[in-house]
Amino acid sequence: MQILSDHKMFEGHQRIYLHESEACRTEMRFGLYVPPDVDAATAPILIWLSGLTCTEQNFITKAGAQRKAAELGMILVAPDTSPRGDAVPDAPDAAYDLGLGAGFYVDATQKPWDQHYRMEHYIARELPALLAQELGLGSAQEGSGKMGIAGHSMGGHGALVLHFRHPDLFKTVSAFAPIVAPTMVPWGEKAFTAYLGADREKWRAYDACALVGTYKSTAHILIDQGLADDFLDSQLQPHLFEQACAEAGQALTLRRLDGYDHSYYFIASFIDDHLIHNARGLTGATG
Ligand SMILES: N[C@@H](CCC(=O)N[C@@H](CSC=O)C(=O)NCC(=O)O)C(=O)O
Repeated sequence: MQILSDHKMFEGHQRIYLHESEACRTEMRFGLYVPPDVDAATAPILIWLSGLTCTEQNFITKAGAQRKAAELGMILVAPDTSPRGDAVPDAPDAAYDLGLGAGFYVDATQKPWDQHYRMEHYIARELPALLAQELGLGSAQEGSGKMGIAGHSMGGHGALVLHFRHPDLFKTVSAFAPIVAPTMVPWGEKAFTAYLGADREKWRAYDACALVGTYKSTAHILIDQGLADDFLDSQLQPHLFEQACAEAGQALTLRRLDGYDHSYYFIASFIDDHLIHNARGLTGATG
């Protein structure tokens, strides 16, 4: 692993790492914020999954999460949203919602995507192993009970789905404006058709509304949704997840926030609440 950049921030360090990925068969980057004076072996970790068009940069430069992470002693990990590189296929028309920057946190089964687009394996297997073995971050080990996951939009979908599919790895979860029912909205239908094929039944394994109640979760889920979000009715539809959680007995707080849109201005406004929510579930900290 190589450190591409390292900046002191709130007495801790914001770094970008580059490494060869076995899961994605290409080089991958991730951001890592390490607060001051933390014990790497025991500090809680929050994995952040970004949305369409993002790289590892968006969250670390726009969300303003590091100040609260430094206060809480919480390590932040912000991976890229897809494999990249000359060998990695993109959408034929370079569309923003498929291919590069749009991995959807699934393991693709369809050609040509299946060679590199293995983002579930990357986020839930390879990255935690790297964090634990190469950087000594003990909480990245399955069963530690001290790693959570959060994200935005496509990344909110990823956070919910990977929490349900890996509850012993990601103990807590929260999301901003997540795509909660990808099998029923245009962004998800397009991506899942390409990555997973035409059989819609197979898509359900990556749909938070279908998974809630099927996979064991003891978490209390926090979702924030802006009411001035242009994608609210067409792509997000949080009421579907609210209904599914109610039917399944899944604890959920869904906050509908007046006037907020889909941007990182919205995320920056409430990111502290999400860090505190996850820290509380991981360590009992109250922020
Ligand atoms: N370019 C597209 C929309 C792209 C967009 O809004 N991306 C969001 C995530 S959307 C769901 O995953 C994002 O996080 N962008 C990066 C940022 O820094 O804001 C369009 O114009 O419709």
